[in-house]
Amino acid sequence: MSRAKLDVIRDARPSILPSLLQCDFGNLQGEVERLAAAGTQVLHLDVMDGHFVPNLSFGMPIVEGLRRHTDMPLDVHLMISDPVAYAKPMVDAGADLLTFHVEAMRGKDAAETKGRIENAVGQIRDLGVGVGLAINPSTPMNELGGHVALVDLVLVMSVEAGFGGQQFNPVSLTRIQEIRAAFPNVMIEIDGGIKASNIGAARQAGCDLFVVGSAITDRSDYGEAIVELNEAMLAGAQPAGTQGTPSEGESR
Ligand SMILES: O=C(CO)[C@H](O)[C@H](O)COP(=O)(O)O
Repeated sequence: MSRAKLDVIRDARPSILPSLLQCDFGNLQGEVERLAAAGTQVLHLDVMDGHFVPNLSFGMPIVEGLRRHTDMPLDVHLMISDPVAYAKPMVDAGADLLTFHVEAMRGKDAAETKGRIENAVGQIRDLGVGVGLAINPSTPMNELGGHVALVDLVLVMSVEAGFGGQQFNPVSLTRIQEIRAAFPNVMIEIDGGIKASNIGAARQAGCDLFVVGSAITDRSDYGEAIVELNEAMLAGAQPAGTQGTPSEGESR
């Protein structure tokens, strides 16, 4: 665990982050090896608690097992009701970046919500890893509001969190444009329904990290899928004045 791995994520941009959510859980080591051979630089792990979202995925033992088989940064998306309670166990297991949802932090009023978000960000930072804040498409943008400046990454969900294989919601594109215009340096990640047909538009909107699940793991050749996605992503023009896109990055 270290913020050095966060720099690996920053330097990888623009980058496709495969989600393991729908891979072969009976052969996780093999899946990671296939993804690494296909050029993956960062893995995205979807942790679901069956409470914040109506689905269960996996917890610390799987993160720890993956950590033993790869040096790649582990970008952990916490779709759980109490991210603070699980932050240290996740970091101990090997997470390098922890993203939690604004929806999980709602208090009785705006002041309490703000306090919860600030507390969660502070506690994760103190663990020495990167911090991300996620927002679902159905959540008003004002809930993300003043918190973007506190975090390393904003995860703009393009489906409601909970399941892979859902339909892309284009409201995410407008959201990314707004965030990018206001925060040129923050990492912006998109997640849900990303395919070769929409990844270029996400890039054009200002996104620099693209989580892809089924469009990779449904394919027999992960390398072919990632090459197609990369080409489509890089075909989306970079908006002027945005971060994470030196010529070196564009060649990835
Ligand atoms: O966070 C998620 C679901 O909550 C997944 O990362 C996401 O849905 C990826 O799968 P797909 O690309 O198939 O939509």
